[in-house]
Amino acid sequence: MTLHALIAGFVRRHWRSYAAAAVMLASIAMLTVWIPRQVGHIVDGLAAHRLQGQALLIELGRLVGAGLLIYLLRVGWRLQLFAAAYQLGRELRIRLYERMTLQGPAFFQRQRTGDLMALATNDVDAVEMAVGEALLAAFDGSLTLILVLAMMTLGVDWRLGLAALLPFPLMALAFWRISEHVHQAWKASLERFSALNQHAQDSLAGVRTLRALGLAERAGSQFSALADHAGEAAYRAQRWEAAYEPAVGMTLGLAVAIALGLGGWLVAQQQLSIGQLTSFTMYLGQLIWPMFAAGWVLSLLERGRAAWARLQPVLEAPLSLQDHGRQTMPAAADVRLNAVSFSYPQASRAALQDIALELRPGQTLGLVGPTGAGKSTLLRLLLRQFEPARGQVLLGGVPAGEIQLDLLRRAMAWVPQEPFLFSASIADNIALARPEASRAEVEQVARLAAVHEDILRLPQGYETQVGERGVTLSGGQRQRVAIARALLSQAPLLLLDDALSAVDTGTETQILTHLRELRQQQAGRSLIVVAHRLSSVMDADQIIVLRHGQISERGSHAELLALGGWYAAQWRYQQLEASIDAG
Ligand SMILES: Nc1ncnc2c1ncn2[C@@H]1O[C@H](COP(=O)(O)OP(=O)(O)OP(=O)(O)O)[C@@H](O)[C@H]1O
Repeated sequence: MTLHALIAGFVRRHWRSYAAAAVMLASIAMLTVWIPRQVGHIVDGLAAHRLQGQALLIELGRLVGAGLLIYLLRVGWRLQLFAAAYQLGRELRIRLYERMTLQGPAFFQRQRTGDLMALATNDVDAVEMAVGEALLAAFDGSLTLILVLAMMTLGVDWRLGLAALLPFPLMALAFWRISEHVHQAWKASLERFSALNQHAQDSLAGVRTLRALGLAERAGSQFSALADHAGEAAYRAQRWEAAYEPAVGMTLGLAVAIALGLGGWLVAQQQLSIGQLTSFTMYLGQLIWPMFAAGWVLSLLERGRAAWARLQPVLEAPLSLQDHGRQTMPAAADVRLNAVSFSYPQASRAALQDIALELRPGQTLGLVGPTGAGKSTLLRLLLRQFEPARGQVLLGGVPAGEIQLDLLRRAMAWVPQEPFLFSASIADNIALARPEASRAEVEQVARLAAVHEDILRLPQGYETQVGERGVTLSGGQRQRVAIARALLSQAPLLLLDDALSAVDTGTETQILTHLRELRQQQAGRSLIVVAHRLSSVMDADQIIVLRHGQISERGSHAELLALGGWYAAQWRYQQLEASIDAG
């Protein structure tokens, strides 16, 4: 869709607001062109000593009345128009937000956060201006132009009118050339603003790392270089915009010179009255607004077009993950992977190859293996963040793609390696998936996740603010808050992705024992534990060892020890390490 199609569609939907604003603008334009005529009439009346006393006062009163009416109508159309344009900004932001929330991780791997933020703010504003101010200024400018020209040529003197218009084609040519430069300059300016945003976002998120590495100064100078760069582009755009004004000034200057020369001659020839010449020069002055409006509209439209060219690909990008699922999530579903293979976009090597596994309701699966073996990837396929290239993921016998995506995700409580805490209280962070949960329920899951005592020691207990604007929790505390959050969701499948890596062995054992007890009380709940520490999975019903994306060993703890492969070697090594630590 082009910007013009977007504008046309929007105007059609909000035609009432636009029509009301247009009627008000038309009234303003008519009153505006009436004023010079009235002034000319008064001047001629005074020159001929016709207008005096009360009659003069009445004529002047009409002028003041017209001025007042123009003022009120101007306020009126702006109110109408901004309400409509604001509506478009709101719609675009909501569409952008919804589109982004529907996208899968592959989309975010391509798009930079700073860019997306710039799109939602700066670029939407630019489109909003094009749809609001630009459109009505174009209408107002054209109408005023037509009326003023009609009054000049038909109402005063057509020869004078045509002569004064001679310099205008030159101005049109200048405008056309300037608008091309304005478009390029705005495009560059919006892109550089995005880059600046991205840098600000990166360095604020990583400010501690930058400081720790002594890189704060370097990041600062990079930022100032980017800010200069963005400022320079915006300045260049403004400089080109500023070129509209001299073009208008020069054209009008020439037109006034022609009007006064020819008009003076016509007055001398007694073909024109002084009052008419006064009206005519006032009309020339009234041409300033339509000329400026043309420059302004062109620059707003160019800015809008540049912004729309950046927004449109994101708004219309195909979803990196389609949600065509119609089925509900089967209850107490077993999980089955049939010969599943998967590669990340642009990766040269497959992250998973020919994976087959089955997990029955209520069972625990342990997933272990060296770093980069594909453990997290396997969980991400279960969550349908990505689609397998080959093979099938089945839940209760139904292919995952046929289940409604939100139902599928709600059936799984996933605790990622680095859980995210929102800027909210701890209680709200735990109750994320079930905001209606009572405080007692929140505390109960916090106990199960062995984080209740830690929370009580915080300044405001469960009401303590965490996340970016609150207190900083340790890595282990964050992990346990995330586990509590997952438990409260009561999803039948719990996925722990190395989610106990930052807690000590004692606490880990305590949490795993709680989880086992919980599953005994609530039959049918399954658990997948990804871990580096093998003690985390030793009690699992089934343990799978992944290496280079393939299953290299599988069985129970005892079976794998007996097998004498990677698992047995790693177990011996970790036991030895533990005994050295204990000693
Ligand atoms: N978003 C991604 N894009 C491209 N490649 C990726 C992406 N995420 C992971 N990979 C690659 O896929 C492979 C498997 O990664 P994965 O994170 O699943 O391993 P893992 O076994 O969970 O590792 P760890 O134990 O270190 O968490 C690795 O080679 C990794 O580099």
